[in-house]
Amino acid sequence: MLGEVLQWQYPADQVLSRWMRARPKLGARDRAEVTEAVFNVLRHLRRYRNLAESGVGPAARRLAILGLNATLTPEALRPGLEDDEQAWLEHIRRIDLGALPRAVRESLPDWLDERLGELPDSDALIAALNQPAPLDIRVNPLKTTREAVLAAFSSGPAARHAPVATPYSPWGIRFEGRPAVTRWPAFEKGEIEVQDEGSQILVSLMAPRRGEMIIDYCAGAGGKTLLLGALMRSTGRLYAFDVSQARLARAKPRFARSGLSNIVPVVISDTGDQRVRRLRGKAHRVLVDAPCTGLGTLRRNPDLKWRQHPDSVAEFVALQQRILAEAATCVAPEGRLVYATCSLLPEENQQQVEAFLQENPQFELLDAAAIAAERCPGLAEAGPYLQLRPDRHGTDGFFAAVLQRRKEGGV
Ligand SMILES: C[S@@+](CC[C@H](N)C(=O)[O-])C[C@H]1O[C@@H](n2cnc3c(N)ncnc32)[C@H](O)[C@@H]1O
Repeated sequence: MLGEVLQWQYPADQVLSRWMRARPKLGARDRAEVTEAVFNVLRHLRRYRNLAESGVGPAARRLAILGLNATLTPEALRPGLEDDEQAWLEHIRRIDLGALPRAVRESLPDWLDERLGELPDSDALIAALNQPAPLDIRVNPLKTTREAVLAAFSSGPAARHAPVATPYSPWGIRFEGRPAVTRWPAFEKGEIEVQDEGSQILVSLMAPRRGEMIIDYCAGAGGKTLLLGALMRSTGRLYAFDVSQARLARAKPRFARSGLSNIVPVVISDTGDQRVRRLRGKAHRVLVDAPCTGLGTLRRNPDLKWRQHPDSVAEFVALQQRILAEAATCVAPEGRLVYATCSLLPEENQQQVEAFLQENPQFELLDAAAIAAERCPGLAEAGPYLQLRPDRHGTDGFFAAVLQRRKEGGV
């Protein structure tokens, strides 16, 4: 299976879940151990390939041994190893990793090491991106409160994962380990959803009001739509647009569980969609949660460092520019446009916004960091953009800008 993951044809989580489905008899603990070891290999692939040069036997097995070495105790691993493999592993354990160049030690392709190296505090950022992420959930404010959910989680299976309130989002709860939240009654009742705290904070930038007409332009499987709809108290109209029928189809059961009745899912075409045209100048707020390299989510998707490359960055930049321009046409005078990515690269983020503002002087930049702090009081960041990072905020890496359309004739 590791061999298949390393061909990069499909995202690692897809290959893993297919592999698991084909082995229904595998116990929960074995599943967890395999998943952890595979993700560990993806996180540290370049370092492990370097270390594995000295080993014996098939290359994929040597990588797997290194992944298991990092995730199991030596006693648990020993019975599965040949004597020469054990001797090799003992040699590896003595190697001083500090002597390796950063790109090898932290397992980044050269181009990405260079790009991330240009960001402030890059060593801390890169190290944090290599740590596994905790699991965050979001409480559905339409159905319950965070206090009530935390009280219910103080016993039962949730309590074993030490639930705590997230530091910034007023709707978030963070767990240790990998609780099976989607099997819990609170999930089935639509009281909770899985969502990184950073995503929750981004939605707060929309500051939606009751009765408004709002568009979630790249709604995908509806993660942000759900919180937007709840903050609108299920009033007004919330369009969930996406070009992907499959993604919107995955959103529908989530919408049903949430109890929201203000969401209108619409599959739109890539450019020049009639329904988009009909909404020209009408929306109070538009969210563009743009398709991006996802490099801010390496904690959860470490395979992205190997699946992305400079050409794919350029393709995303062009796509984001096109989507932003189309989505902006829907914004009403004095309406708000939020542009967000889960990338850390300036060309997908601030440079994209700067280019948009050059072309569209009818929009002005608001202070996203200050707007986020209104709903998420602990978040005291310098604006005008909101930039979240795993080393500073414990969230995935996110970028967001808030743009406001000036009054008619106000340019
Ligand atoms: C970052 S994901 C959205 C995630 C989602 N907002 C959430 O919170 O779960 C970006 C989405 O943009 C969609 N997309 C790609 N091209 C698009 C286009 N031209 N117009 C609208 N959506 C597009 C993709 O299908 C993908 O679902």
